Amino acid sequence: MTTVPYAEWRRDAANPAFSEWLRQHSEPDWEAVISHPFAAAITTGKVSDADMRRYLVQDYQFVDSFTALLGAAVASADSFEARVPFGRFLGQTATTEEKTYFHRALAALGASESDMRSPELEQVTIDFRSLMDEARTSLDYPVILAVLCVAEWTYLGWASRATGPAPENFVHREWIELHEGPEFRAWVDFLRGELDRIGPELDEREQLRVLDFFRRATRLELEFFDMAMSGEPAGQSSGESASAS
Ligand SMILES: Cc1ncc(CO)c(N)n1
Repeated sequence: MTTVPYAEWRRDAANPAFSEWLRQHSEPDWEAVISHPFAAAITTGKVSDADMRRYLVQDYQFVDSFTALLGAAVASADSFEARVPFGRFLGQTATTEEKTYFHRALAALGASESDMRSPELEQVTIDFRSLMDEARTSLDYPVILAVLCVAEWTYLGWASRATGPAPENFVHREWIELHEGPEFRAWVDFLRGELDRIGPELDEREQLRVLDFFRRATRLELEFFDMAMSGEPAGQSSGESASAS
């Protein structure tokens, strides 16, 4: 969509929240991420082991940079109240639950030690890590928030669209559970609330800079799911999940 400055957009917006301005200006990619066929296939347990392994091997590298970005949020937030939730999420989820999930899931999928430690990076993984590094080294709180918020809000988006019975395979089921439910929703609400608190106070140039990071992150989320369903790893067929995109 063409960019309408926030101050102008908010005048006739039903919900004038800054995070809503960012999200609407990231369409149609936003909707394409949360309704992506790869994400939908996770919710129904239909991703092949080969595809899930390729996705999680790359995502483990994503999560490394994401965790570093959470540290930058602790460092750059403007108050003690704001630092605490990042620190809590960093300690509880990112470095415990999620880490053990990756170890168990990648082992179950037959990933090797080098798949975990030093895999060959897909282009989108390189691009996403460099966007996160750019946000992290800026130590610019609104920019850091924008990238974190896209990652978490889009994942809440697809995971909360799961309707049928939970997949039996823990690799699918726990990946959904990590990205939905009351606690994860509260975390996303916090991230959005921070953008809503800080965004309107920025000048127009800064608001557009935040939007630029938000859009680039949304585009990379889309490319990440596309990558996950596009590959044909050596000797394996990705079967029904192949797509023309
Ligand atoms: C690519 C990607 N985006 C978002 C999340 C959620 O943290 C994730 N694990 N991976």
